[in-house]
Amino acid sequence: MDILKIEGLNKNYGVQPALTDVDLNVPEGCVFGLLGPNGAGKTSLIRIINQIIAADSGDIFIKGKPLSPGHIKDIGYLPEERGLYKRMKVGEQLLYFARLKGLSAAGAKEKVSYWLERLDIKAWSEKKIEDLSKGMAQKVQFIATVIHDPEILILDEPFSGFDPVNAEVIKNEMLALKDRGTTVVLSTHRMESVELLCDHITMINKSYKVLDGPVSQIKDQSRSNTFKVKLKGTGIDLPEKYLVRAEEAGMTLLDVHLEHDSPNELLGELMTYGEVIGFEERIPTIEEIFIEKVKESNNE
Ligand SMILES: Nc1ncnc2c1ncn2[C@@H]1O[C@H](COP(=O)(O)OP(=O)(O)OP(=O)(O)O)[C@@H](O)[C@H]1O
Repeated sequence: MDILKIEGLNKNYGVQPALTDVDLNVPEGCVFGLLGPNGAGKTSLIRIINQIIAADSGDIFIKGKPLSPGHIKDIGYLPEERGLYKRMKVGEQLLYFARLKGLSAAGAKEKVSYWLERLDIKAWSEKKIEDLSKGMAQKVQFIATVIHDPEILILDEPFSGFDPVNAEVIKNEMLALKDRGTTVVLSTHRMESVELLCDHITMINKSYKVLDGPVSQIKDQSRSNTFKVKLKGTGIDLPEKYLVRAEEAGMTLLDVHLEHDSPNELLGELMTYGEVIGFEERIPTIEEIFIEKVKESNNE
């Protein structure tokens, strides 16, 4: 079932379009990557879902029901521009956010204590936000986002400001929440995290949705049937249809397009030219697919 469904969403700022006829289906329990270059419309979309700004037209449904103020407690939103009260102490602040999201006093206390312990920051509970490093404050903001166990988590560039170790901590927390059934919408420019974390992706460019689907399906559709081959030796007399990319360290590296034959037949053919020490299909990365799609849609 789709936990979030968007139909025909439009948003313009004066004459500047931010979203044009965007449809989106976010399956429950997945990590959903929202990708797009700067100015594509991602933040506008996220703000509309969070009811911070209104769309010009279109419909949004959460579990089949039209989006309403009552849904705010079902969503946890980590904005790119972080917003904590600098003068407030960590513990106090988290209690405040938990209460704001509807937790009882006892429930809030329990959750704050659980998360401070879990992210190993209990010792900072009495510190003011202004005395924390950027990464530490980010951890506090992450807790503020998830403290009420939202069903949908919307994270805008959640790894920015973290060192690699803490980025890994947040990544693992995100996956643990997914395992417990939380749906995660992740907006990021970091393609390597998209590849590793997302089940589904949507790409937006210049307000239009240009690509959408399960990551595995998108990668499969983008296969070019090209193989990266390594042959032992250099100066080998090869047919023109093989594209030699380099000759280095006593090896010839080439790209071979699979035409009518099967990979096994191709391998057999290659073996007649020398010892095959590498044979691997070239599958485009999400980053390559992203760049290609953006170029394509810019030319349309
Ligand atoms: N408050 C605003 N007033 C006028 N134009 C705006 C406003 N907010 C966004 N825009 C414009 O709407 C378009 C979409 O912007 P949006 O911030 O949604 O993109 P984005 O994909 O989040 O970009 P980024 O990755 O840079 O954060 C851009 O052309 C932007 O200049």
